[in-house]
Amino acid sequence: MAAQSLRFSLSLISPTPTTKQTQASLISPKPYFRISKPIKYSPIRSELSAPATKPLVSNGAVVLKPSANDLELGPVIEIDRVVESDLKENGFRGTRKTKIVCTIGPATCEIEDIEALAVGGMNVARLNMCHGTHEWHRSVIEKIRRLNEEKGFGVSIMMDTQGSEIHMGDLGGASAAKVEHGDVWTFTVRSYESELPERTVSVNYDGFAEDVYIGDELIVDGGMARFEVIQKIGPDVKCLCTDPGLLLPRANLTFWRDGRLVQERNAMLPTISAKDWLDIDFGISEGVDFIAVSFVKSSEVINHLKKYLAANPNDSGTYVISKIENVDSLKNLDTIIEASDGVMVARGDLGAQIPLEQVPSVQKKIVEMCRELNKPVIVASQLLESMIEYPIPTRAEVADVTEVIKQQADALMLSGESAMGMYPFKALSVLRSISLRIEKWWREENCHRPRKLPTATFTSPNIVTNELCTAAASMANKLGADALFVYTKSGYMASLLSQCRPDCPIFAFTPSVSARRRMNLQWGLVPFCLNFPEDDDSTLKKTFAFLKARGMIKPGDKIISVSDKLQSIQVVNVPRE
Ligand SMILES: Nc1ncnc2c1ncn2[C@@H]1O[C@H](COP(=O)(O)OP(=O)(O)O)[C@@H](O)[C@H]1O
Ligand SMILES: C=C(OP(=O)(O)O)C(=O)O
Ligand SMILES: [K+]
Ligand SMILES: [Mg+2]
Repeated sequence: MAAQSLRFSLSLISPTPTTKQTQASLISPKPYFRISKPIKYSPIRSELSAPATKPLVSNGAVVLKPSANDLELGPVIEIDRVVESDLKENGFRGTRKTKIVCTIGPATCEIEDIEALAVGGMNVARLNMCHGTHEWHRSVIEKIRRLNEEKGFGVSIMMDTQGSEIHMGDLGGASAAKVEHGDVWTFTVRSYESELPERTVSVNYDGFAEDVYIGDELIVDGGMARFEVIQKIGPDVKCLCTDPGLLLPRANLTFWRDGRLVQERNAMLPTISAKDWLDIDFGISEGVDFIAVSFVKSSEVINHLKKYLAANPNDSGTYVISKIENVDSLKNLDTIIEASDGVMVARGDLGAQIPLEQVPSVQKKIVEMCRELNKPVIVASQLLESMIEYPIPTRAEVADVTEVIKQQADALMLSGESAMGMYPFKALSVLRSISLRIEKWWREENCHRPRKLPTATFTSPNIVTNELCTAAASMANKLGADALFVYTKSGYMASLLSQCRPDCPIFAFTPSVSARRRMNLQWGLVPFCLNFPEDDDSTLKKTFAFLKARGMIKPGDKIISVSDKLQSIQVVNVPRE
């Protein structure tokens, strides 16, 4: 076992002022009002952000060809160009800690749209397999990879399965259908080759006509429209509209009896359907970084999928994210979270399965459990729903996003806002602005209070690593460090630092391209790809030299560096030389 020393290079600490830049201009109240599609990014043509030459490695991600200068410095570093410019402009404290996931859809699938999202701060692009063909998704993935390779972005990819929910068909090509109070519609399990008859929708679940009873309430998309079942004729179920609204293609359906969600044979549907397995194979072959599993009910399916991934020679450690959106999942939260690599609070469907007023407390509980168990957590759905149609959010939406950031969730997610809304880039900009402002407020508000640090118990040898990270994060806060550095192979040690939610950003250096991509979902991590040699001291020096040459750090900045290998904490001021 490696020596367990705490090596404090205290002689190097000097009271040099830290980087302090005002955030006022960055997070003025209305920066997003001015942003219109696509944001043109002023290119930083360093050899790092825009390689003129072919990349050295091109397995989906890239290690840029070193310049003569880099070769002298030793390591070759891959940095997200947007983070790099953020750091230069706003200083360490000004970098955003809360990550952003954007769903890509018809409104954002062109390369210039994806580029505008990347520039606007998208950390992870989500592909919802409920919609689109493999061909469509492959072309989006190719565009993201191309932008990452050619323009130096670091966007990761998340595939989200359809799952076995009950949903309507695609409305025979119509983009929506209006239903009026008193209308009678037919919900049928028949499949229509040609046009659908008037006021008819198909349902994807064969047992639908058997499962529903006369008098049941049928709720579309968690309440976008409501019907009462009035008649059953073989495969056709006649329903009377009781709440008018809009039917959207493939909208989700739930049915309720005596005020309770009905779980008949539909509860036996597999979490991962045959279609989902094919989509998962597609995701593995495309090398996606995360697979989000819809309608998870228990940990078994997650363990099964993780085994399936591990047995696949093409898998490079894809993270499995459990979506909590099913009423059964709430009974098994702890085992589901333990088994998963991350969690999504999928409030859309969750709100259709439990009373709406319970959603905020369930969200809070899941976010807290994930923090305790050190799993990244995404809060998703309807964050800025009104921005699908309008260029500014409602005050209530701003308050909701603020609450998520105060809960210190790892990531926020846009769904319809970025997939098919009118203002995807403005919506992203709103999330970014709120994150920056609330994170700053939170730091200032809490700087004198003792922080709650993780209490999860770890078994040896993790306990040493855990204690090191907790101590390093606490020191970083007390000493007002500018950044934490962590040299990590798998990303685990970086995740422990992130779990402590320190005031400063965590620069996580990893030799693994896939680990770097996965760190994109974790609070406060600034991932870098770096082939660090064995000797830790020289690695730190070389990292400093490299980052200084890029203008990302400057002499006097206080860095706290942690290394798993040496099991050490170093406090270092960036030297002049
Ligand atoms: N790949 C896609 N192709 C076409 N439309 C999409 C795609 N992804 C998302 N959308 C559209 O954006 C809407 C919001 O996305 P999302 O919330 O992910 O899906 P859903 O509404 O099915 O839960 C979808 O209802 C759909 O209209
Ligand atoms: C994120 C969710 O899942 P999907 O958009 O796939 O329905 C949700 O239900 O909130
Ligand atoms: K989905
Ligand atoms: Mg859902």
